[in-house]
Amino acid sequence: MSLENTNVNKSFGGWTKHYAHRSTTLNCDMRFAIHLPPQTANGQKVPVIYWLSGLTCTDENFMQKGGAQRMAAALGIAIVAPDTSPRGTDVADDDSYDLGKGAGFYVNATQAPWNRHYHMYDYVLNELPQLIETTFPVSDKRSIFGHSMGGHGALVMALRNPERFQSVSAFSPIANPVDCPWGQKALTAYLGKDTAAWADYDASILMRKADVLVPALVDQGEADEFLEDQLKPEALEAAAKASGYPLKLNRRDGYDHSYYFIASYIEDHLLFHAGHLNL
Ligand SMILES: N[C@@H](CCC(=O)N[C@@H](CS)C(=O)NCC(=O)O)C(=O)O
Repeated sequence: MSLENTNVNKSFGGWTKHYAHRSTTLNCDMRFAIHLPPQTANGQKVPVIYWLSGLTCTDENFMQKGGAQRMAAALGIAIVAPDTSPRGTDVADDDSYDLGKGAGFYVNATQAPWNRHYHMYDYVLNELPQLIETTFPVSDKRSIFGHSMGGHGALVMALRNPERFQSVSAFSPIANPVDCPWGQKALTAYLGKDTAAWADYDASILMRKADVLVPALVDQGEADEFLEDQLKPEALEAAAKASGYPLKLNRRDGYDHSYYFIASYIEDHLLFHAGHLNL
């Protein structure tokens, strides 16, 4: 399948578009969304922020509920939102919501049956930006952000590839996946029981030893139902303190894990990234 435009909605003078394409990295057909701000109408190249969604999400949740389009227009930024896992009838899955489809965890799986398709790390880092930058009016200036499982993915991508991203931010990230039930379940399935292989996908471990520092912003709701068991922002704070990492972590009174929280602070995150994308 070549790149196919499946939907377009005009929004705040720009366009939120959905595409389907064949991914060679994931070995299946995939979908992604891109929001192009009005500045791109005459071919002007704008920087891109990649948004990684959380468990159970597709390429649609963020564009419909994140509330990013108004500020994207004001700043002249494109936003790309991939799906959260490989898809299709021949792709391995699990009955639970936190493993398999909708739960790719942004890793390169090494264990059967997952290793046939679950290479979301390489897809987001390499194949997708290459496709975006050769197809749309965007520059090669990139930042990355995400929510929950996607906040974990965004932090890991930036910490491991600091030369590729100007800035990173996250809402309610799974900050220490080696030490929480969601992370332990997924990493065991995708990478195997040897926990040494997990460290490359743990933002708190990576931040503790980081030497090239991508500016990082995290927002965490204090009324988040997953805060204590799954998210562990205190591990990320401790890591930042140990390595002197430029992390700003805000705790927001009364906010939960939902897109109502994300939409409340999305403009802060876009302004943060714009500052580092030289806008
Ligand atoms: N217990 C929830 C966990 C899933 C969840 O909270 N997903 C978050 C990301 S971790 C989300 O963004 N859901 C989709 C949405 O709110 O649009 C479920 O069973 O669906």
